[in-house]
Amino acid sequence: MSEIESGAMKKATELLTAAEMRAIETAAMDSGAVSGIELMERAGAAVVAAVEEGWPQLARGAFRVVVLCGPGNNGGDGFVIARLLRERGCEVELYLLGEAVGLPRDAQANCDRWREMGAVQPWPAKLDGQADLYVDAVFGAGLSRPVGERVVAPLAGVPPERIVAVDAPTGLCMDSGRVLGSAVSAAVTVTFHAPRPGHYLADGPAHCGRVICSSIGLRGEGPRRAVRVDAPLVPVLKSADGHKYSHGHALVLSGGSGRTGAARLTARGALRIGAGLVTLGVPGAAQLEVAAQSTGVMLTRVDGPEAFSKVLEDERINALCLGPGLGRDRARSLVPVALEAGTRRAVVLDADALSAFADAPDALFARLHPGCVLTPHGGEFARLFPDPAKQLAEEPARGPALSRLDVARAAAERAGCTVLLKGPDTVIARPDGMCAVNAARYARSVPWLATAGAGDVLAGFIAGLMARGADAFGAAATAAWLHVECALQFGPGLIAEDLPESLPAVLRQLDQAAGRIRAGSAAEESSTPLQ
Ligand SMILES: NC(=O)C1=CN([C@@H]2O[C@H](COP(=O)(O)OP(=O)(O)OC[C@H]3O[C@@H](n4cnc5c(N)ncnc54)[C@H](OP(=O)(O)O)[C@@H]3O)[C@@H](O)[C@H]2O)[C@@H](O)CC1
Ligand SMILES: Nc1ncnc2c1ncn2[C@@H]1O[C@H](COP(=O)(O)OP(=O)(O)O)[C@@H](O)[C@H]1O
Ligand SMILES: [K+]
Repeated sequence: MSEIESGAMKKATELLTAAEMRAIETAAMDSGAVSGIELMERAGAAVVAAVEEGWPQLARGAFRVVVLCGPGNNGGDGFVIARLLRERGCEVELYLLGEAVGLPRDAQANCDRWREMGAVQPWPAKLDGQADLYVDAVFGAGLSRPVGERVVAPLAGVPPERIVAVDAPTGLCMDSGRVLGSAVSAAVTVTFHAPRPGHYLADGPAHCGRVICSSIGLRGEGPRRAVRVDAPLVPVLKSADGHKYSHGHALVLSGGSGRTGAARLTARGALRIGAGLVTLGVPGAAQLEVAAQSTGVMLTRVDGPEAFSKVLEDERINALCLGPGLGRDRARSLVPVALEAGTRRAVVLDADALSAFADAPDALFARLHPGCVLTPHGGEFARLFPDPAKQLAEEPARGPALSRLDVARAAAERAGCTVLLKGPDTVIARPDGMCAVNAARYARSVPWLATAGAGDVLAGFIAGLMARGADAFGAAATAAWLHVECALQFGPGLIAEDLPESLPAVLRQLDQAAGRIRAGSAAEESSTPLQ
């Protein structure tokens, strides 16, 4: 994925599953670059550094810490943390789940080192909750089954503000962000080398608190099957030499009279994101209503499939969006026409254009092509892809649990096009398995984006970017990222109409950031001595 980190701005961060992370660790150890015990020492030291930053009172002394260690290498990290905190003068109590004899080799070695300075106490039924800090080093990447009450009971009464989780809060599946049985909630979660999907998906953010990703000196990269979107993946700022036709022409199909608002929002989104022209295709009965409400957006009459085919004779129309407010009957007759043109035109299908095919999804999938994007919310997704949706709804019986990435991937492969599954943790999947997560979580949390019509604007953003020439996956991931940026820009009180109107301020910030980067590289160039 060369587009991911090309250019001066970091566009995305790789998300690694537990298995992918394990493969990187194993490769590093097999190559002789580092040993497991060294990695464990660095992991423990990273957690201690995060604790020193997050709990500055530690430096003032009389700091009491409880470390809870599990039976695997997550517990091994816990022994390192206990030793390093004791060396910093903390009063440390350590409890082990299970017996020390069964510990893996590196964890065993660190258990032995800890025993030189403190006791390994048997697992407590409960704790007094009076310590300054609790270290959750029970389970991390190796969580293999639901966590029983006995495991989480010691932390039951402890406020999350006093808990630091090692790699993941115990009970949280790092691949999916789903809770297996029950899970600890922490103030800070310290993970290593690269963040994991579970830190962003599903219940992950509610349990992790703040996520710190620390380097432990590993160099390997994963297979880049999933990334977190950190900036636009495709160009959004216009170049100096274009004209309106070079930025494409998007056509948005509207529903009938009294139901045109959704498509108007979509069209506004497409126009604001920079499509050269945007036209609304409107049935005759709704023409006056739409004409009275739209200015920059053009209008053409599209009563049925024949009229639609006629409009599509204009080859300059290169992106179509169908669904918002379209009505299911109209969708059933117009979507096939939109897809008839094969791969020549980008097609975004949302809302009614998805639900209209709930009875016969295969008929829809057979016509889709890689230039299409489906943008279902959870309900629409379940209508089109009932099997993966059902599996995702089931209580996970083992770890790693099925994730939103897994089901979006399966859907994209089945449909043969990009699928964007909406939510606070929007996932975008390509048929080849590549995924992006646009997480409206942590500092990017925008609960006010859950407002009627927000999805219609998102569909317009995608169609507008595709009109401008962006590929389906890049357009969908970029649109989703900008959508959340717009919501952050506007703040609480946002209604869907505000989203396109917030885009200019977001684009201005991107332009300024790009300008700073350009200025930086120019300064570098000019500082090169002329010879
Ligand atoms: N590899 C490295 O070099 C580095 C690794 N690092 C650290 O290692 C961590 C991964 O270690 P890990 O693979 O040993 O897994 P871990 O999370 O400790 O759990 C495995 C144990 O828990 C058990 N178990 C699981 N679920 C259970 C349940 N519900 N209830 C009861 N038991 C359960 C499971 O049992 P089993 O499934 O085998 O029956 C097994 O005994 C990683 O998160 C990071 O912190 C860092 O130091 C960096 C270097
Ligand atoms: N809690 C939330 N935080 C951030 N974004 C959210 C949240 N809930 C929903 N969204 C986003 O709001 C939009 C809602 O779209 P959709 O469900 O299609 O609604 P509508 O059909 O009313 O437009 C999606 O982009 C979704 O990702
Ligand atoms: K943990």
